[in-house]
Amino acid sequence: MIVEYLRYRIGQADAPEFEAAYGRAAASLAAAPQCVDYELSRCVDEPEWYVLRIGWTSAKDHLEGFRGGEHFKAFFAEIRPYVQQIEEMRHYERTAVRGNGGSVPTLYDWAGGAEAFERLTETFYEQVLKDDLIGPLFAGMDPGHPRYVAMWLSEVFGGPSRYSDERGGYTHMVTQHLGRAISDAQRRRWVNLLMDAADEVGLPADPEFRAAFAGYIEWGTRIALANSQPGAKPPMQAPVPHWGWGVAPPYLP
Ligand code: HEM
Repeated sequence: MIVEYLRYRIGQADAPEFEAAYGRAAASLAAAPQCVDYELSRCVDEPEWYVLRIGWTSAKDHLEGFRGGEHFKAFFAEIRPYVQQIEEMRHYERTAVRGNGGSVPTLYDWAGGAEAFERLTETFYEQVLKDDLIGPLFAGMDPGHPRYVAMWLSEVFGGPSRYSDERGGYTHMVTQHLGRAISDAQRRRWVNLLMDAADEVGLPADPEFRAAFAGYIEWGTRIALANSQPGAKPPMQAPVPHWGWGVAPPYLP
C-alpha cells in the first residue's frame, strides 16, 4: 500500500462546501478497487488547513488504474474547484514504524495476561487427553504443550513475544501440525473443548472479548486443519499473527 497526502488551504467561507464536495467525491473512492481507505482531517489550530490521506494499493494503481478508470470522472468533477488550493500532493511509502497506542487494552491484557492463558490451556488439555475423538492425536504430546500453546496464544493476542523468542515461532508451530490429517469433526471438538475451558476458567465473558477470541480460534483451527492435510505445503516462514478486537472494541464506560 502507498499513502497519498494532499494538503489543502481552504478559506473559511469555502470550508462547508469543500467538505460537502469531498463527502460526495468519497463515493467514487469507496467504489474504486484501487483505493484502500481515505480520511479528510481539518486542522484545529489553523482551520484553513486540511489534510486528505488516501491509501492506494500502489502508486501505479492510483495514477493509471484510478485516474484512467470509471470512477475518476465523477470524483474529479466534485473536487475540481479546489485544485488550485492544493499545497502538497505526494505519495508516501509506509515505514515499519507503526502500531496501535495504549488507549485500547490488548486482548492479552483484557483476558488477564499470561496466567489466564496458562489456566485456560491447562484445563483445556486435561479434557483433550480424555476425549475419544481428539485425545489420540495428543497421546504422545510434550508435557510442556499446554504451556507452549499458552505462550502462542499470549503472543497472538498482544502479549510478549515469548513463543517467537523461546520456542521457534511460527515455523515450529506449523511443523507440529504437518501430516496430522486433522478432520473437521476433530477441529470442531478442539474448538468446543476450548470454549468450554474458557468458561470454566472464567475468561472474560463480555461479547466483545468472546467475539474476538472466537474469531481467532475459528481462523486458527481452520488453518491448522488445512496445513495438516496430506501434501499440504504451507509457508514455513511467517510472523506470528497478531489478533485485535476487530470491529467491536471493548466497552469502556
Ligand atoms: C487456533 C488453533 C490452534 C493453535 C493456536 C494451535 C497451536 C499449536 C502450537 C503452538 C503447537 C506447538 C506447541 C509446541 O511449541 O510444541 C501445536 C501443536 C499441536 N497441535 Fe495445534 N493448534 C491449533 C489447532 C489445532 C487443532 C484443531 C488440532 C487437532 C484437532 C491441533 C493439534 C495439534 C497437535 C497434535 C500438536 C502436537 C502436540 C505434541 O505432540 O506436542 N492443533 N498446536
